[in-house]
This record gives sequence, C-alpha cells and structure tokens, in this order.
Amino acid sequence: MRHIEAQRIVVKIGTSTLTHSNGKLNLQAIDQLCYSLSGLVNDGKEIVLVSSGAIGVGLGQLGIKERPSSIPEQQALAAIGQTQLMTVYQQRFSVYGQKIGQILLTHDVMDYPKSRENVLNTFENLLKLNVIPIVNENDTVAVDELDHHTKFGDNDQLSAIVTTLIDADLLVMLSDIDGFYDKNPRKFEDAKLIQTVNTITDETFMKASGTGTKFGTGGMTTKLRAAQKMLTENKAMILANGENPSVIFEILNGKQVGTLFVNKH
Ligand SMILES: Nc1ncnc2c1ncn2[C@@H]1O[C@H](COP(=O)(O)OP(=O)(O)O)[C@@H](O)[C@H]1O
Ligand SMILES: N[C@@H](CCC(=O)OP(=O)(O)O)C(=O)O
Repeated sequence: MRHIEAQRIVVKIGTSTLTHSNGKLNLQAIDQLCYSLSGLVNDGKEIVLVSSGAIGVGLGQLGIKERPSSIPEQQALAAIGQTQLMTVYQQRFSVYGQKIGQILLTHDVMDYPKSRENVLNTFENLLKLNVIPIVNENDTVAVDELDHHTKFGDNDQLSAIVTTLIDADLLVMLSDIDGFYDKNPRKFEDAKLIQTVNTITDETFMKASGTGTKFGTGGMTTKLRAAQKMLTENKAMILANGENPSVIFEILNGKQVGTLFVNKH
C-alpha cells in the first residue's frame, strides 16, 4: 500500500486513451473518466482535468487517417476537434450533475505575472464553485518558434505547469501504458514496470522513447520531464493506465498501481 493524501488533484489524459486506433472516440473511457472525476468532486476533492485529444478527435471527425505534419493543418484540426471534445465532456459530465469550464493555455502562462494571476484566479473561482476546469493547450495560438516561449503539442508538461500553478497535491497522468518501464514495453517483451521513482537522471531518460500510437505525441520523454518538474516542486505524480479511468479511486486508496514519482523523505 502507498500513502497518498491529496485534496487538490490534476488528472491528465492523453489522446491514445481518449480515442480508439481508428480515430473514433473511446466513449467507455470518457464516460468512466467523467463518472470518476464527478465522484471525487462529490467527495469534496478539487479536480482539474487536462485533456488532450483535440487533434485526434478532429482527425476522426474528418475521417483523416494520418496526422498531418504541418502545424497550421494540426491547428485547424484542433479547432475542429476541441469543440467536439468539449461537447462530449459536457454531455457525459452533465449525466452526473457535474459542471465544467474550459481553460485553454499556452506554456508561457507562468512567465507573465499578470497572465499567471488571471489564470490562477479563474482556476480558484471555478474550484470554489465545484466546477471541473478542463484544460487543453490553446493549439490555435501555440507555435514552436524561437521567438516565442511555447512548445506546440505537449500536454504532459502543461499538466505539470498547471499542477504547480494551482499548487495541487498530486498529478495523475493517465496514458495507454501501465506505468514507466525500464525500457519501452512495446518494443521489449522483458520490460519491467518501475513502481517508484525518486530521482530522474540522464539514465532515467535513456529508458524512455517515443509514442505508442500514431495519435500520441510526446511519448515517455515528455512524461518524465513533467515528473522531473513535479519532483523539483516537491509534488507527487502517478503515471497509470487510463484504459479504466476509475483506476483513480484505487490510486487514491493507496493501491500500488502504475509508477509513483515522489521525492524520498
Ligand atoms: N520506458 C517506457 N515505459 C513505458 N512506456 C514507454 C517507455 N518508453 C516509451 N514508451 C511509450 O510511451 C507511450 C506513451 O506515450 P504517448 O503515446 O505519448 O501517450 P499519451 O497519448 O497518453 O500521452 C507508451 O505507449 C509507450 O509506447
Ligand atoms: N493539444 C493537443 C494534444 C497535445 C498532447 O500532448 O497530446 P497527448 O500526447 O495525447 O497528451 C490536442 O488536444 O490534440
């Protein structure tokens, strides 16, 4: 058993968990996610959801099989997919009487004190109202250019930024894999799950590689960067399989699932 005490929790869910490999929405996962998070709010927890999926859902809607490589095309798909994604969240959360709000952010939100303050105020007020803020990167304005501090398409690190900004106790990262392994389990059958990570070094990064599906973006590397930020902030992160998002209840009950990234005390 693990001792997990968390009141304010950020949950990040990736495209590969929200969509099937044919590009269609994984309604079972989405429904279970909405049910679980609503249940936690009813139990008095403060929950923020960082949800990817805009580009993946946009692809599915247009019936496009491959993710285009150009940023403008991806941005257009995100604009299409984000509204569909929020519509589905709105429908599914409302079944459980749960209200939601949308927050679109860029990675540089922490760099500008006024933006930071305004975003934080929005989060605090939504949480006070028992609303679940649903965050995604503002894909339309985010670009990967040297004159701009943002990096397009990395919600793993964005979720770590949000966790830090709102001073949450725990970041739960739901992916399409059971946790962090000593090598990529999709390539190596003998890969072993690591249950706890206390420090992240270059050696840790050597164990990580790219994405598991054609819709995921950062692979394990961006998840490790997020975990690294959490350890620097003395916060905890759990990486677990989001196939059944109700796994969050097991996590909060201290069951040994996924990989826990935490500083040694
Ligand atoms: N050491 C590792 N342990 C676990 N997964 C790894 C590792 N190295 C690479 N991966 C890959 O990272 C993938 C998860 O990242 P990604 O596809 O970006 O998912 P998401 O859409 O949830 O962000 C896994 O499916 C796996 O293929
Ligand atoms: N903002 C993008 C997601 C970027 C991203 O980090 O995706 P993922 O690797 O699936 O978590 C979108 O909504 O499609």
